[in-house]
Amino acid sequence: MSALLSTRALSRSFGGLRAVHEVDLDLGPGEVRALIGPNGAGKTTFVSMLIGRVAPSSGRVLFDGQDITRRPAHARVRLGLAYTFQITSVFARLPVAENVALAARRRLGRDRAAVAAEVARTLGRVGLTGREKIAAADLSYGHQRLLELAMGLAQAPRLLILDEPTQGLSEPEIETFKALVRTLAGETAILLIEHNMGVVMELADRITVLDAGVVLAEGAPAAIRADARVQAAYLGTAADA
Ligand SMILES: Nc1ncnc2c1ncn2[C@@H]1O[C@H](COP(=O)(O)OP(=O)(O)OP(=O)(O)O)[C@@H](O)[C@H]1O
Repeated sequence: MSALLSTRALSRSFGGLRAVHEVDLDLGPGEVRALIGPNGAGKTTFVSMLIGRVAPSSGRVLFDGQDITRRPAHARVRLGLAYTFQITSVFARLPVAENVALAARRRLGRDRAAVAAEVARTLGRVGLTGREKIAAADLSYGHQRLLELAMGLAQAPRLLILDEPTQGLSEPEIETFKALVRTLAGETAILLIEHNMGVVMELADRITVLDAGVVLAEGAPAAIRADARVQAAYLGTAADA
């Protein structure tokens, strides 16, 4: 299977600090990949290079076979790379449905019927049906996060990067989120930066562990859970939390 997203020796230093060092990663179409690691491991810097927010010091980013290392962020969005925070910031005063419609229009243009259908479909998927007319600011925090996710989905991305999607969600909301990711499996590739190990172990096809800017381990959840180096670097503390 050829990769949808690949990085080759992707690196970024800040002064003398190697935040990310020579990371090779291959993510297949439709795959759910978790990216984990202790605070300061380089996860945010790595993802920022994927979406075009931080320029690499060296190395390459390939998306669907094209070298996108130097493409601007908006061009990457057009290719189908979506990041929940970057492109879907919620407009607080606008109604829920209008927020999703804004995201859907980027893809569907002015076809009102298609946009309305997409809004209804994505709100249904994230469990926000019935809240269409509420101002986004009046939603609970958890529902705002789910709205953000709906806005990402409305763009039908080929790769959806989710940064701490369950942070601040209640247990029932986490269940909704997990069920949603399962329905996306095979349709959209997902790169999940997540500290909740239960969510990671349940959802990820594979896990990449970053530590001090380098890939410490990569594999299926059971193998990562059993990896002594991972336990020492990360799981021993975080998994118990
Ligand atoms: N703009 C910057 N300037 C200087 N140092 C930076 C910058 N961005 C990140 N760093 C440093 O790079 C390292 C990696 O940080 P990064 O935020 O990528 O880690 P992380 O794994 O996302 O951490 P967390 O889980 O806490 O979000 C850290 O030591 C951080 O202090």
